[in-house]
Amino acid sequence: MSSEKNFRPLEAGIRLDLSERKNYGGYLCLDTLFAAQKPISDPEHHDEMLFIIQHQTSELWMKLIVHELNEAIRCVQIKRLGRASKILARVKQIQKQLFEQWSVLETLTPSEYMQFRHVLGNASGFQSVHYRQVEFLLGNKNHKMIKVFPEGSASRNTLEEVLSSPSIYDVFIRHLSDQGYAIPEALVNRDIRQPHEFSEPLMDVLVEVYQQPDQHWPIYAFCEQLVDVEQSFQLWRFRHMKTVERIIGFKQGTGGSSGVSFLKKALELTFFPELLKLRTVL
Ligand code: HEM
Ligand SMILES: N[C@@H](CC(=O)c1ccccc1NC=O)C(=O)O
Repeated sequence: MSSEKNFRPLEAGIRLDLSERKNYGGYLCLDTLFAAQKPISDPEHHDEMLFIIQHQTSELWMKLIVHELNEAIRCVQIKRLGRASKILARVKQIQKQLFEQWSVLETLTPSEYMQFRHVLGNASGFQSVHYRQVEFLLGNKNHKMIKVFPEGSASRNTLEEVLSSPSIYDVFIRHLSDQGYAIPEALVNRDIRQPHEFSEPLMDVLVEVYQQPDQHWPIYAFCEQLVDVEQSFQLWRFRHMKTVERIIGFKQGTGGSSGVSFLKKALELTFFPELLKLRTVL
């Protein structure tokens, strides 16, 4: 018996004659993917590979979040709130991966990191296009953050475009207005290149929704998905800050900021202030 030999024989049907694009590595472009881990420390520091792969996997997950959020925004625009909620449930699971992933980088000690930090120059997370896109799509429109991307570059153009497009909250507020909820005109037609600011009338509308969930179910369910996404985002920011603290303490960042103190300030930002504040009023 093969199982006694601890050996699994191939079955006759298993394909061995595969063309380039239709095999595993070809379809997934693994040659390109695996050619992209290029440590630059010399002699190569063992832990630089961890640093690179941690960032690359985060970038891939963030790329997917951007993809999903764009679709969620489109769904709200075409009044498919149920599908948008389902997409946000997926975003939340991706965020969970991003959060859990910090545990891998947390095995990097300060002594190890300091042996290759100098090779990073002025590179920093400030220059992550995907991260900034996610922030903008969720409504944290800080136009100053795009200045780190050279004018005319593809990244800068992408971010300019996202900055000038409605966030998920903007399209949701418009949807509420279209459905007859009492949303002030000024809020519906606000300058969407600016961050959303707390609106008392919007909160009043949302309080109504939360007081009678059954009367407003799709909206209520969507709101709770937004709160989940916001909370997951904050958890990511917090764990990034704590990981940075344990690795570089209160050193300045390679991007030129004060480091941990600067990262801490982001914890005070909120995407959907009315959704958080209404809990106190209920
Ligand atoms: C040793 C690990 C890390 C350290 C010491 C670190 C440190 C920092 C610091 C100090 C900043 C502020 C900008 C600066 O002055 O440099 C920053 C920003 C940032 N980092 Fe990291 N980081 C680390 C890992 C990561 C990882 C794995 C990611 C995942 C992609 C990441 C994403 C970001 C992002 C997106 C920002 C901008 C945050 C914002 O605008 O609020 N960082 N990081
Ligand atoms: N800002 C980090 C460096 C850093 O983490 C980093 C460097 C290059 C590419 C991505 C990075 N990640 C996030 O900031 C530091 O100050 O050590």
